[in-house]
Amino acid sequence: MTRTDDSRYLKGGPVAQRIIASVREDAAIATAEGFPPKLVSITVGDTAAVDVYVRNQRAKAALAGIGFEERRFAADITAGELEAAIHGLNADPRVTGIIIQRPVPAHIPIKTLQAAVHPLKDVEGMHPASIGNIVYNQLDLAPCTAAASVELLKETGLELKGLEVVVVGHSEIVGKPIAFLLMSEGATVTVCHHMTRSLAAHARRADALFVAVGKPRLIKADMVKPGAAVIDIGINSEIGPDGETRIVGDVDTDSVKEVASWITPVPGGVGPLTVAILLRNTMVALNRQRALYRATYGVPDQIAAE
Ligand SMILES: NC(=O)C1=CN([C@@H]2O[C@H](COP(=O)(O)OP(=O)(O)OC[C@H]3O[C@@H](n4cnc5c(N)ncnc54)[C@H](OP(=O)(O)O)[C@@H]3O)[C@@H](O)[C@H]2O)C=CC1
Ligand SMILES: Nc1nc(=O)c2c([nH]1)NC[C@@H]1CN(c3ccc(C(=O)N[C@@H](CCC(=O)O)C(=O)O)cc3)C=[N+]21
Repeated sequence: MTRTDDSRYLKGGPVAQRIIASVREDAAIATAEGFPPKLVSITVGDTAAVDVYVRNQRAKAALAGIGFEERRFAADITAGELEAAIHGLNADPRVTGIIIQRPVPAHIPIKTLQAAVHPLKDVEGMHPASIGNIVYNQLDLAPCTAAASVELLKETGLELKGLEVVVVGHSEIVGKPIAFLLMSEGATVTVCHHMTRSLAAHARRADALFVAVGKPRLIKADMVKPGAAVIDIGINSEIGPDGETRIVGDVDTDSVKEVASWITPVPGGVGPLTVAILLRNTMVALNRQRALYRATYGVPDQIAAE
């Protein structure tokens, strides 16, 4: 193989920086026009991957000039109390975006919570009324991780039309939306999950392999087609040989990088781009709110931020 190790890595950082720079310009204009963007994150209980995500949301929102607030709730809160909190945020004109961090504790029905978020403030497109947009090829506000993963695949320059793609994991927030986005791009998509009979046989056929399961080193070199692009979405926290906690993906990167032509590192791959797309979605949502405001009142929009 003539490629250097480094060129095989599909890094999310540079793409994320470009997106954040553009969001920053949009946010500054909206703020000057009296419509400051503000994202509220809702966390229920404790999950390592959520902590990493929220930490980076806070940092990058500050860079982009987007207001950010984290609301943390104890794991034993009731679904009713959470719904009430979400309704409060829906009614607050200063809050322009809401994200509910997943997972939530088992006693809370996630779909009920997602349905409680006003669709205009739904920055992940996870409201049941919004998620259907990607089925209709309306892709301007898609679940952030799915959008980030597909955007990184595009960085390879591979022709997506007719591309043989395998997605491992079929969660509502990652695997399923990836499959819909790729179908919109003309790829041939196979979706695998825990009942798939031979994961390896499917994975080995893929020109592009997306992995979103939550199991470190699930994908080994012998499951990957030589020359494939491997998009590793897993964010797993484990103790490294030095005794320090570290983040690893779902792919055995050291062995797979010898077989694949492209591989996303963890950290430094899909994660940073997910955060950038969340901020971009926050601006898409804000602009939809402004459009509605204009259509309703027929005057330049102005919101009282005091
Ligand atoms: N980088 C980023 O921006 C993000 C990273 N993540 C990370 O991605 C990973 C997945 O997240 P998420 O989709 O929310 O997780 P979920 O737990 O909701 O989904 C995991 C999926 O993996 C499937 N699965 C479980 N075991 C296997 C197996 N042995 N073989 C094949 N499929 C299997 C499950 O199938 P079934 O339902 O049939 O059991 C399920 O569809 C996690 O590590 C998470 O932290 C998540 C969001 C964003
Ligand atoms: N409703 C919802 N939507 C999500 O998209 C969602 C979620 N819930 N729950 C948790 C998972 C996990 N997730 C991450 C996103 C970015 C990084 C990230 O920024 N990662 C950096 C980490 C760098 C560092 O260590 O600080 C990287 O991979 O380089 C991590 C994790 C989104 N998730």
